[in-house]
Amino acid sequence: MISGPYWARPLVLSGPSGSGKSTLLRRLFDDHPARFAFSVSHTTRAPRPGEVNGVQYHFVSREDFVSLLNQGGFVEHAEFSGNLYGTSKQAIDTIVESGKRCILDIEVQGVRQVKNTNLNPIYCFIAPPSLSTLRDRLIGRGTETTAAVEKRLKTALLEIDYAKIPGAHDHIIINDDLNRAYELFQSVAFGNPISSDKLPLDSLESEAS
Ligand SMILES: Nc1ncnc2c1ncn2[C@@H]1O[C@H](COP(=O)(O)OP(=O)(O)OP(=O)(O)O)[C@@H](O)[C@H]1O
Repeated sequence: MISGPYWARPLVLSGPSGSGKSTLLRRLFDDHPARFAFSVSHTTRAPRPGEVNGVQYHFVSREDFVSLLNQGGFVEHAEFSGNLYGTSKQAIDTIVESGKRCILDIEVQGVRQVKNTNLNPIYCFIAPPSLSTLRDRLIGRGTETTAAVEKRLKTALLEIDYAKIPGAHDHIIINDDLNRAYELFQSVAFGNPISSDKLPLDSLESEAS
């Protein structure tokens, strides 16, 4: 299915840091550049050199951000390192109206917030095959210090705890073999049925203890 009511429902992608969300998304956007788009978030942080207002972010003052927040203009928002970030309803509507499917890549707090709105998206959780694999991938990516890797692994357990709640996500994909995970993810993105993977929750937890 590539149009109709399903297509107008945003796809909310979440999962532990390092589970492979960006990798899957990059491939989806490369394969289908005209079909999908990310919503442009708002932020109160200053633009970095080369960043363009309305492209990477909508750069706004804290005052304007809070005002939009108070009007109920955000489906989710969070504060990181003293700066506010959020996804506005308007940013999502702009994509839906363009005929592309809107994809949100957000963390678990954002997912909880979206659930309190009338956005009615499809929720897809990307899980690592095991915590040790997640650790190896985070280390292999070379972007984190050892302390940051351990912090992300702790957060991963909380995210997996949330994913355990029946109905928390519409689809669960375990990113073991990348090609297999991508085929499933692509099906979800186009609204084709998949049978969700079963989270190896018990083994993930016992690995942590
Ligand atoms: N199926 C896979 N097999 C092996 N390596 C993978 C697989 N999927 C992703 N990776 C690698 O794991 C690392 C983490 O993936 P990625 O950066 O896509 O995660 P992420 O979920 O987007 O993380 P973050 O939330 O921190 O942005 C990358 O180095 C990526 O190349």
